[in-house]
Amino acid sequence: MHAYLKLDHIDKTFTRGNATTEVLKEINLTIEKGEYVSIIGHSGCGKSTLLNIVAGLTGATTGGVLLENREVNSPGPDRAVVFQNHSLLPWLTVYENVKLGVDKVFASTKTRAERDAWVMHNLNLVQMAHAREKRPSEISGGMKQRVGIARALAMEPKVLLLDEPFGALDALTRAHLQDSVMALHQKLGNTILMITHDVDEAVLLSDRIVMMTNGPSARIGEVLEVPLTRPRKRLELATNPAYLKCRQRVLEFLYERHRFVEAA
Ligand SMILES: Nc1ncnc2c1ncn2[C@@H]1O[C@H](COP(=O)(O)OP(=O)(O)OP(=O)(O)O)[C@@H](O)[C@H]1O
Repeated sequence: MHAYLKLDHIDKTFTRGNATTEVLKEINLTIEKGEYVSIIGHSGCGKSTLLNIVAGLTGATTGGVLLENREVNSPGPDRAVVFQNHSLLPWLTVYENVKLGVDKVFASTKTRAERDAWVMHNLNLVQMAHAREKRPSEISGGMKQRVGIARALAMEPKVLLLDEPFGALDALTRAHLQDSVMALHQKLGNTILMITHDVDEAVLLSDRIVMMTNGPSARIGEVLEVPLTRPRKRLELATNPAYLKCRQRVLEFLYERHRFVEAA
C-alpha cells in the first residue's frame, strides 16, 4: 500500500513527578491518499493523544509520523485540525476567522482578491457564506463546526484531522454535518483521520475503522475495512447487511474489550 501518512512504531509515555503512564504502545498505521480512516476506542485510551501526535502538538516518546515520507515534528497547515469544541476566535467574524488561516498559508502565493475569493469559496462549500459577517456567538453549534471545517479546508491541508467534530452536537445537526463531511470528502478527495466514540458514525463515514484496545498501553486491536460503495446514504444503509455486519463487528470489539477490563 502507498503510505501517504505513516504512523511508525509510536509509543507515548506521560511522566508526572515519579509517575509514568504508558498511554500508547507500538502504534503502526499506514493511510493512503484520499482515505477516510476513523479511530474508535473507549474513553481515555489515547485517541486524542494519537491525533495530537499526528498534528505535531505532542511528540511521540518513540517512533514518529511521516507525511509523504517527511517526518512531522511540529504543527503545520498541511495537517489541519477540527476539534470537538470549535476554536473560532470570538471577536472575529466568520469571514475573518477563515481569512486568518488563508492569509497565513497563502500570503505569498495568492493576491488579496484571490484570498478573498478563496475564503468565500470555502464558506460556500460548508453552506456558511450567508453568515460571513456574523460572530461565533451569533451562530449555532453546528454552524460553528461548519466554519471550523471551512477554516481547516481553506488551508488546503494534506490531511484533515477531526477530533470528535460532531461530539457536542444534537443528533439531527450531527447527521446533517456528517452528510456534509461525506459530500466534501467525495468532492475534494481529502485524506481524513477522525476520532469518534460513535459506532454508526465510524461505519457510515470511514473506509477503515481502527479499533483501539483500552489503555494504559493502548494498541491497535483491529482494523476493519468498510466495504460500502460511495456515495453512501444513511437511510439505505440502515438495512444494508454489509453495514450491519461492520457495525456488529465494532460493537463486539468494544464490548469484549470493555468486559475484559472490568474483569481484570
Ligand atoms: N498531558 C498529559 N499528561 C499526563 N497524562 C495525560 C496527558 N494527556 C493525556 N493524558 C492521559 O493519557 C490518557 C489518554 O488520554 P486521551 O485524551 O488521549 O484519551 P482519549 O481516548 O482521547 O479519551 P476521550 O475519548 O475521553 O477523549 C489518559 O489517561 C489521560 O489522562
